[in-house]
Amino acid sequence: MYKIIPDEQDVIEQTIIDMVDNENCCLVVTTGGTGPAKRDVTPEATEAVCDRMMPGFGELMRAESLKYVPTAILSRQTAGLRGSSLIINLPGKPKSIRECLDAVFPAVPYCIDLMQGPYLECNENVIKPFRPKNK
Ligand SMILES: Nc1ncnc2c1ncn2[C@@H]1O[C@H](COP(=O)(O)OP(=O)(O)OP(=O)(O)O)[C@@H](O)[C@H]1O
Ligand SMILES: Nc1nc2c(c(=O)[nH]1)N[C@H]1C(S)=C(S)[C@@H](COP(=O)(O)O)O[C@H]1N2
Repeated sequence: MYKIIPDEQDVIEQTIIDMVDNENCCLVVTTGGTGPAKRDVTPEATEAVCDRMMPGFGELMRAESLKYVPTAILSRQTAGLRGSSLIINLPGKPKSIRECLDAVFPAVPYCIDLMQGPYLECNENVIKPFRPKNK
């Protein structure tokens, strides 16, 4: 499911909560609102609704994005866990979204495995998930 909502922190928080707690989405991705403009509040809304943060996602997305644009450091994008769902912030522009998703998505199915969520399968021509072997 997807929703288009305004840059308002309480609306963003309620929408994430609804998707996780009521719709049982194991993965929620947000787009936009991660920059330094006053109205960019998506990372704050994400932190407010998460139990635990996953700082590696923001770190990797910014590091990868720096290969494309020096302004990558302007994105405050983050990720975190609410219950057994993963929430990931992406920037707003479609090109940036693609660049960031390509970087972090290989780790997403295993993250959801570790939270006992559904087993995600990917189109391996697009994204190859990485699942460490147990033995
Ligand atoms: N579905 C789409 N297809 C093509 N372009 C889009 C789409 N959605 C957004 N854009 C463009 O991407 C840019 C950023 O979108 P949006 O305003 O939603 O993100 P934002 O992060 O809130 O913006 P800003 O970069 O101003 O902070 C805009 O230039 C917008 O026109
Ligand atoms: N991969 C990637 N990340 C990127 C960019 C980009 O072009 N590619 N643009 C940056 C810019 S210019 C800004 S202001 C921030 C925040 O964007 P947002 O407000 O659309 O979330 O993301 C940054 N991250």
